[in-house]
Amino acid sequence: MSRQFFVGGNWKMNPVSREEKKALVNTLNSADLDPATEVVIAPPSLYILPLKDTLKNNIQVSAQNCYEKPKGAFTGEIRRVAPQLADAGIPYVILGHSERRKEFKESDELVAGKTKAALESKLKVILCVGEDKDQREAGETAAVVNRQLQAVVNVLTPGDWSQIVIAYEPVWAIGTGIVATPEQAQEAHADIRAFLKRQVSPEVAEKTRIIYGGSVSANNCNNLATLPDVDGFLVGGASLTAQFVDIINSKRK
Ligand SMILES: O=C[C@H](O)COP(=O)(O)O
Repeated sequence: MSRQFFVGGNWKMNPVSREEKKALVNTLNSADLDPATEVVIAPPSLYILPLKDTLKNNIQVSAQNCYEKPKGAFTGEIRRVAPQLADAGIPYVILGHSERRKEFKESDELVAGKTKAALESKLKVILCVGEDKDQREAGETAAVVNRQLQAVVNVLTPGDWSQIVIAYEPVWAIGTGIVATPEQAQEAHADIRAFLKRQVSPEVAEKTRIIYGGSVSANNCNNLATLPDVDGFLVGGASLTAQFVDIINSKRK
């Protein structure tokens, strides 16, 4: 079966100025983008709504995080609470990014709870998983990724998985310029699909999109895009440049 190619641009805490944002939006709006690819931009929270209104070319927006509680006295979580995002027409949220897991001490269970809360609010989730350098060198890649996924499997129903895009992002590849080789990416993605087949269902394994993130650029995206279990990309640094257009079009026939 064919899974729709998906390319996300995670701007993280960039760009720093409104001028840079405007230039990026102009580049994306005027580009000739592959209509077969689903494109989502996750800007800093202040820009989500303005971008939702100004992006064209069927480009959607995503939050970079959301809190698991639906409402209440949680000062500082503005625009992150899942029902508020959904009510504002934001379709996606990124959860479990390694920067959240590491810098903000988010546990597998917290990520799973947020994922459930987001789905209950009708948000779709870009769920990030991945091992760090030491874990890869110790041969623990599959064990780490399976553990991260199992926490989510424990709280979701099989039907929930139609609203999830899994982003495999090896931490050692994020922002380092060291992209996974096609062999490493394919092996990890195939392992994730096998895990879903075992722990959820063959149908979910077949239908769930598994995208790759970590130093994706215009130079390496074409090779990765041809891999059977790579269904797209989650792009950080390169999504802040014009080469993001080439990455979106990497699957174009
Ligand atoms: O969410 C995106 C990833 O962290 C990848 O970032 P990067 O493309 O700058 O390596």
